[in-house]
Amino acid sequence: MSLFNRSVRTGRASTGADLASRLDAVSKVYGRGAGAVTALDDVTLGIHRGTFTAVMGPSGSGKSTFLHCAAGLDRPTSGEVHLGGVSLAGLNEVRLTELRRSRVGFVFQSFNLMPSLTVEQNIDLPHRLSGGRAEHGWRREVIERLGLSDRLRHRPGQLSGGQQQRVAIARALVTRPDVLFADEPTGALDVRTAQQILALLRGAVDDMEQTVVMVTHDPVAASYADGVLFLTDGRIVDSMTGPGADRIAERMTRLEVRR
Ligand SMILES: Nc1ncnc2c1ncn2[C@@H]1O[C@H](COP(=O)(O)OP(=O)(O)OP(=O)(O)O)[C@@H](O)[C@H]1O
Repeated sequence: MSLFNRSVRTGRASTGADLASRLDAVSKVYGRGAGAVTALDDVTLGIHRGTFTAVMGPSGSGKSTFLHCAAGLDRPTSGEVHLGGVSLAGLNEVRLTELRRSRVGFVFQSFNLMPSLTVEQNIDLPHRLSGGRAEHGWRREVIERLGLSDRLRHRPGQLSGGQQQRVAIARALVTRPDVLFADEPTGALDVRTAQQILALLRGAVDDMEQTVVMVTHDPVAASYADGVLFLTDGRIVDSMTGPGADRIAERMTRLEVRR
C-alpha cells in the first residue's frame, strides 16, 4: 500500500503525537447473522496533524461509517480509535461526548445550523455546550478568515448556502479541534461556491495548522486534499498523494467497475 508523503500513512500507524487521528484494525458490522453487513473491514491508518485527506469510494463502501467511527460518533465492533492521542475505547458516553465537543469539528452537507440562533451564537455554541470559553484571538481569526465579521447578527435563514457553510466551518474550527471531519461539505452548493468553501478548508490546513478529513464523491473537491483514500467494501484499497481531479476520477471509475 502506498504512503502519502504529507498526509496519510496506511498500514500500522505510529504512536507518535504527530497523528491527529488513528484507527487500528477497526471493523464495524451492522446487524447479526445472515443479515450482517460489514461496513468497515479491518481498517488501520494514521492521519497526520496539519493535513487534508479526502475519502472516496462507491456508494455503500463505508465512507460515512469510517467518518463516524473516526470521529467517535459511532463505536467500532472491533479495533481501536484514537483522537488526538486519546483512545476512545475506554470512554463512557459522557466522556465521549465531552471529547467530541472539545476535540472534533463537524461540517455536514446540510450545514446543520441552529435556525433560531444568530451567526455569532451558532459559532459560540460548542463552548456554550461545554461550559468553556473560546480563545479570543483564535475566535476572531476564525471569524475574519471565514469572512463572517459583518454577518454575526444575522440568522442562518438570512444567509446564502455558501455563507451558511462558512458559519458551520467557523463553528467547527472555533474549538481548535484535533480533526475537522466534513461529510460532503460542498454537496449542496453550486460549483463556484463549492470552490470557495474548499479553498477555505485548504486554508484552514495551510494557514491555521488544522487537520481536515473530508468524505466526497467529487474528484474536483478531492483534488484540494493532500491525499485521497479509496474505500471499497469497507476496506482501504488504494491511496494517492496530491493527485489531480482527472487521476482521481479515473481511479474512481475503476473502483465503480470492480463492484
Ligand atoms: N445503521 C445501519 N444499519 C445497517 N446497515 C448500515 C447502517 N449504516 C450503514 N449500513 C450499511 O453499511 C454499508 C456502508 O454504509 P456507509 O453509509 O458507510 O457507506 P457510504 O460509502 O457512506 O455510502 P454513500 O456514499 O451512499 O453515502 C452499506 O452497505 C450500508 O447499507
